[in-house]
Amino acid sequence: MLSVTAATDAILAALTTWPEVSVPLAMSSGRVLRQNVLAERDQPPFDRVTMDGIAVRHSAYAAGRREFAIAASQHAGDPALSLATAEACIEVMTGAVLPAGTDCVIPVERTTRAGGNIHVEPDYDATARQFIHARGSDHRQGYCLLEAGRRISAIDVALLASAGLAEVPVSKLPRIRVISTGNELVAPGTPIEAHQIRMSNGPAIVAMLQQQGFSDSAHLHLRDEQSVLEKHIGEQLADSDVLVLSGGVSMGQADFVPQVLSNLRVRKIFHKVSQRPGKPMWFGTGPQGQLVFALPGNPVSALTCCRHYVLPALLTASATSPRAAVTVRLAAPFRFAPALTCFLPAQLTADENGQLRAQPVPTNTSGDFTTLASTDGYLQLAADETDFPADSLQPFFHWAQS
Ligand SMILES: Nc1nc2c(c(=O)[nH]1)N[C@H]1C(S)=C(S)[C@@H](COP(=O)(O)OP(=O)(O)OC[C@H]3O[C@@H](n4cnc5c(N)ncnc54)[C@H](O)[C@@H]3O)O[C@H]1N2
Ligand code: MOO
Repeated sequence: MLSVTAATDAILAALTTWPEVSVPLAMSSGRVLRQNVLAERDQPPFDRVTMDGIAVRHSAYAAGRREFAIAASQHAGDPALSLATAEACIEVMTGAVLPAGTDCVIPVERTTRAGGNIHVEPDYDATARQFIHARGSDHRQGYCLLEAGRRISAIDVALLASAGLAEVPVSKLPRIRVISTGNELVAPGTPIEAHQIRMSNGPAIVAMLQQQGFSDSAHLHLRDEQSVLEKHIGEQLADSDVLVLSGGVSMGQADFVPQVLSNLRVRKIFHKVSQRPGKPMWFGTGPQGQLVFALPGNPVSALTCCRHYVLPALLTASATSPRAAVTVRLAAPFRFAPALTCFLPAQLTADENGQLRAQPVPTNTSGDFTTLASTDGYLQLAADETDFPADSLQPFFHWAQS
């Protein structure tokens, strides 16, 4: 059986990067940027006034002048005016271009106005270049504002706009269909019998994908009938970049998924990974290179496998890096005897030195997803060890990718 590392490598080897597309700026947040973004101009692009007030020549102020004739008014958005004489000033507004021939801004609340003249408080101490956000002091034209490969945040949108980009080069969004299977499953909102189960994997997997920006993700549910599965999975396969199936991959009499995928010419890359939860996981590629993940139906297995394999694969194919594991100390000893990698849900806390510690929160079988709600992620405990002492350093994966 494949190890966790070998399974991860096999998925990575099957990936190709999604193509680059262009989207309007307003649609770009959450997408993966595909090209470096360079500054269109110096920032600020001119000496920018940062206070409403007057602009004067500092040499005149330093020589004792406190009264200035108002020569003009400079508003934000107007081309630069020019101050002809040191006896005068130009009224300036925040955001205006500093008028030529001035090098000092005095806030309006330090002045009084008398007719066409401005008087500055006698004791006001003005320094040269005060209240001026100097041209190019944030960055120069051509500076790399954003590097390719990042998920575009709201702040990034401000930088993209400042660089003049109406259209943004991003990774194409894959069309993802999440297909759950199982005759016992009933959707929320419909009446339920004692022997039935609410279907929770599909909505949760879609939510995990959408939280990572994969907004073209939708869920459908199929009954465990081979002909039904073959028809509908076939239709979705023809029309999708990625299928994420849940359930029907182990050894029960109604576990048809591997056979159905094989009939649909989805090439099996692996079935079963030496891990718990999630041992029966299946992965393959469709005739047009579609990625097909068939996750075990037990909810803890499905969610853990989605987080551990599906999300990193989709982020990598989108030309961005998945969140790496962090190393944390185990807060309590843990024993796991099977020769399998153990994905152990855990709560993170910081100790008195600020060091992260993970408190194991074992689930009551891999059907118990209620317990997961109190966890931050899971530890990956090595397959070739049995006893994991308190304070040992272990890799920890957050449920969320960011
Ligand atoms: N003889 C063996 N039996 C099983 C093995 C094995 O190796 N030999 N593996 C076990 C392991 S490990 C797992 S995990 C499960 C996986 O089985 P399937 O992928 O076939 O999943 P199902 O049988 O369809 O469902 C398992 C369990 O999960 C519930 N479920 C399924 N889908 C959903 C959903 N969308 N929402 C909520 N709950 C769901 C389902 O009702 C079952 O209780 O197989 C073991 N058996
Ligand atoms: O994946 Mo199964 O999760 O070990 O119950």
